Amino acid sequence: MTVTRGLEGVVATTSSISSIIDDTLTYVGYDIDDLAKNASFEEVIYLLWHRKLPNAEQLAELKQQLSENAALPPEVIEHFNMYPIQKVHPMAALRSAVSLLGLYDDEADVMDTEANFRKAIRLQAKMPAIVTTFARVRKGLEPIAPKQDLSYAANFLYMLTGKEPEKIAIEAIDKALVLHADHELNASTFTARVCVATLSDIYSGVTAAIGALKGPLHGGANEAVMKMLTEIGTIDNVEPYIHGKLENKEKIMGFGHRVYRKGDPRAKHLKEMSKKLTELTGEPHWYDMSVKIESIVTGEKKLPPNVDFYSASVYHSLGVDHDLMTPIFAVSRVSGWLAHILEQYENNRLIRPRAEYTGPGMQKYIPIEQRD
Ligand SMILES: CC(=O)SCCNC(=O)CCNC(=O)[C@H](O)C(C)(C)COP(=O)(O)OP(=O)(O)OC[C@H]1O[C@@H](n2cnc3c(N)ncnc32)[C@H](O)[C@@H]1OP(=O)(O)O
Ligand SMILES: O=C([O-])CC(=O)C(=O)O
Repeated sequence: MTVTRGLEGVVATTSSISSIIDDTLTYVGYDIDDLAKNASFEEVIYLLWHRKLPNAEQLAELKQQLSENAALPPEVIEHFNMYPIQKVHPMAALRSAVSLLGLYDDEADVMDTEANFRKAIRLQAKMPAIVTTFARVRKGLEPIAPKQDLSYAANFLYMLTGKEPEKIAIEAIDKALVLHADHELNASTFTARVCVATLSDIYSGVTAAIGALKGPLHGGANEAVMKMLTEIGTIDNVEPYIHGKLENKEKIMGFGHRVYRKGDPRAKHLKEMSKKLTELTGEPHWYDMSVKIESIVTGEKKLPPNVDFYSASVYHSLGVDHDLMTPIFAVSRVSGWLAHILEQYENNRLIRPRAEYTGPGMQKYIPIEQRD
């Protein structure tokens, strides 16, 4: 047996959803740079699920379906009052709420393609309400119902703050959602595919994927980046802080990647947004500190920033609580998880690799009274 640690370089499936070739990321053959500049998040959802960009009518229909399904069932809203919400990480709450949503979906275990598409819409539509309801209830605020006439990104901000969001904030969230939507066979997407390859249901697949995204080596890195920036505090402290971490062989969050070597093509878009937004909020030091960290880590470790690095200062500038950064990633990435789940069902085979056993050889059972 040959063991490939972390499955590095192992090609585990075929997929027609997104690709990373020579450090270029495409969704269904469209360069991420092109999509980041031109596409809305709703167009990207359609692209990932149908492998083509929608025409005007198809886009209008998807937007309407997302709006109509955006509100949470009352039981799911009420459940936020049933646990110690202040102590809970929002990713744990999101994981539990998605699982709970499955209990109120009559089609949860209906396995035909049309039913699976209907569930995909319902789940995608409700993700912003889960995150924003949690965020408000833990502050003792009333949840805000979604508005039918707002885009997906605008509704997210509206339900979070209770105010009609500004154009610049809507554009920033929309672009962040486009940039995070899918990423080939990353850890959370692989988790979703492993789960549903047993022919388990969509809610189980997404619940499992949220659990995988939560970790700081994956989606949890954006929150960890903001924690690091806050700890550093001033531009003068960047050098001693980063050098201290590197000398202790600690990882610098938001840097490195399993697949990209020259750099993550999404990072430059978030860097540009970070510069603009931190200037607008009168807090350019977050951007300046980030740039200084980047120059040290790329210079000394040859590790470029990944998608999580500049997204931290972007979300902070938009007034997002730091522990809601990874949930926003999930609100976007669920579109990719759902595309992969639907693709897995279409051409399914159980995913079951092997492990090389390294434990003791054959042993004889020892009765309990004879054990040490
Ligand atoms: C959306 C996303 O999931 S993007 C990734 C988000 N995660 C992070 O930003 C966390 C920080 N980064 C990392 O931990 C890693 O780079 C990962 C998890 C992204 C990729 O991990 P892997 O491909 O398994 O690389 P691995 O962790 O084995 O690192 C290889 C070498 O580079 C070093 N390295 C990798 N990333 C970093 C980092 N961020 N800071 C310092 N050193 C690093 C490792 O210490 C290791 O060095 P060594 O060979 O001397 O032991
Ligand atoms: O692909 C990966 O390993 C992690 C990543 O960047 C993502 O999921 O967006």
